[in-house]
Amino acid sequence: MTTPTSGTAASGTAASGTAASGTATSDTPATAPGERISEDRGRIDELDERIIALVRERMAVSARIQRTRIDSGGRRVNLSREMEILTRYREELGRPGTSLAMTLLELCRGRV
Ligand SMILES: O=C(O)C(=O)C[C@]1(C(=O)O)C=C[C@@H](O)C=C1
Repeated sequence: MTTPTSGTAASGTAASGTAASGTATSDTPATAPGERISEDRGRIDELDERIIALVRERMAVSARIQRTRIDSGGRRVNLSREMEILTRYREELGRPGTSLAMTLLELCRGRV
């Protein structure tokens, strides 16, 4: 995974082009902060699109599990499985990971 280099511009509007950045040489001109932010925002938009597609895919798989369980006489919700998921997200991402997992479960639960 790539790590974006830190810049001084706080928004995409600060493209004054006065400061050289990155590894500019006489052959490779510096990328203006505004341009760099704009490119990175494009990358974030692509990532968000993929994340949303993955969430939709997760919702469909989750609905299939819930439908199978309900049709065989079980309950819609499986709390022990939800605890496993919450623990995994918290271990991977810290406390906000728990919130993310809860939001995902909210999106996935109760759609059948
Ligand atoms: O794994 C299951 O048993 C599911 O039903 C899927 C899922 C989930 O979306 O992860 C949804 C509802 C359950 O309460 C637990 C987990």
